[in-house]
Amino acid sequence: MTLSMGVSGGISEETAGTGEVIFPEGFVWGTATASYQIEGAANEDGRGPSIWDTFSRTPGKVFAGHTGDVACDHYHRYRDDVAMMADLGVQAYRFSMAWPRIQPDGSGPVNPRGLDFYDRLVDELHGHGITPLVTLYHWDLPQALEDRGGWTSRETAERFAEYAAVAYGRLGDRIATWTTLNEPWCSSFLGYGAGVHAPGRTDPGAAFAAVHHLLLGHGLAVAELRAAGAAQVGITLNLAPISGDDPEAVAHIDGLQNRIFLDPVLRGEYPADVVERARRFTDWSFVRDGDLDIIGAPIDVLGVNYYSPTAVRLRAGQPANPVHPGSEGIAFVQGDEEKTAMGWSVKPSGLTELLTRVSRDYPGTPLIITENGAAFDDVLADGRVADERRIAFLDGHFRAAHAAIAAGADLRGYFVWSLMDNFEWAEGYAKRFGLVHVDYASQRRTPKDSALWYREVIRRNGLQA
Ligand SMILES: CO[C@H](O)c1c[n+]2c([nH]1)[C@H](O)[C@@H](O)[C@H](O)[C@H]2CO
Repeated sequence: MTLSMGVSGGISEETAGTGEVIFPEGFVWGTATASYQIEGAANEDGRGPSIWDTFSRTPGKVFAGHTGDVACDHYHRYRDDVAMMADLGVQAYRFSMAWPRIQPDGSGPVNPRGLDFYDRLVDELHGHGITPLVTLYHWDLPQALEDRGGWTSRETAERFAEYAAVAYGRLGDRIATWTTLNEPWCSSFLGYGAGVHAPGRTDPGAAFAAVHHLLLGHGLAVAELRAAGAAQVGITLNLAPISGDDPEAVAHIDGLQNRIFLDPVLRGEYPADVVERARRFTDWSFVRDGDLDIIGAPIDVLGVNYYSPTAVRLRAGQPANPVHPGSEGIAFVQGDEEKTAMGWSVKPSGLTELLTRVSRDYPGTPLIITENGAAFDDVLADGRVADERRIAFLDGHFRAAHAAIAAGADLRGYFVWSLMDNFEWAEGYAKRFGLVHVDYASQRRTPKDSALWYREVIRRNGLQA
């Protein structure tokens, strides 16, 4: 498989930025959140501690020592939040379940009050005609499992499958689409390799073991969900188009960012070049016979999270990026595109390139954009947030998604990240991704101009000229 080097022509910002576009009938428009980022109620109704409760309490790890203890207080305010989504015309809602709410120690006894919350939430969504799409794991691993090795341990993969079965047992009758993991790349390389996410370990060998056990957990959970009768199963991967002049550098980073997950899940094999490059850090002995068959079991939908492209170039003496093991001599370069408050390049054409690449190289699996959005320095003034930059960001990316559909991508839906401002991991509450502004002192929600604009996009199923 050869990697396309940068935008494959034809889709330029200008092309993606003009004219009316209407999406296919039945295209699903949604919003997305995650449990630790919005729920709060961290010590309520039997919830156990997660690695993010531990990590956010570790001095220096999270901006200003922010934690998810209260967050958006969604655990108590979910009815109003669902009503707000309904008012915005949101058709589907992607949320994650907190494993520590359902199994406080990550195994064994189930906490019925934890399941009760998701019961109430899902019934509220259905009551408003909003389709739930659940993520079983969005990074809040029960601390008790991390104490026994976390994702570096095969046991965690096995416990994850049991947890999936418990969750499905209570909610399978009302949730049609189950995605196992959100972004195993972040959980493994940020959490165990670079240490900038929970659990904060800095061991590349551990990161590769985590990659495998996260994927094994996915595969084992898919088997449990299939056996229980799940209608749709999938996984969400954060992917990016990788561009650069040096094919080896591009292949290295594409391998660690994209193919180390796409190939096992959609082809049932690890990419040989990645396996070889990683031998500096691991002997891959954690891979057992049959694992790849489990991991590569067919799925019904691939969730794609896209925010920004990656560009690399060779640079003599460049130290390795700790997030990408073995990347010595490879510099990550920023283009001159507009940047978001996260410092990420705004490049809608990267979404078109990504979706067409995945469709070409991994055909046959329907795609959903499970996350796309941006943080900007929003200002609430006189009860309004005039977030024109977010509107422009979303307009451009919606058009880019439409261009991918026109190029043949089987894209079924789009979930804007995020429904509301929330706990942005190591950035705490300093970065605002929401369509809805949250005043954390009062917990007042204020739909931003982008939310009102999105309501019209959903109503039209597309964009005006
Ligand atoms: C490089 O962006 C990643 O794909 C990514 C970005 N994001 C994510 N993954 C996570 O899935 C969300 O929990 C974050 O809140 C969100 C915004 O940072």
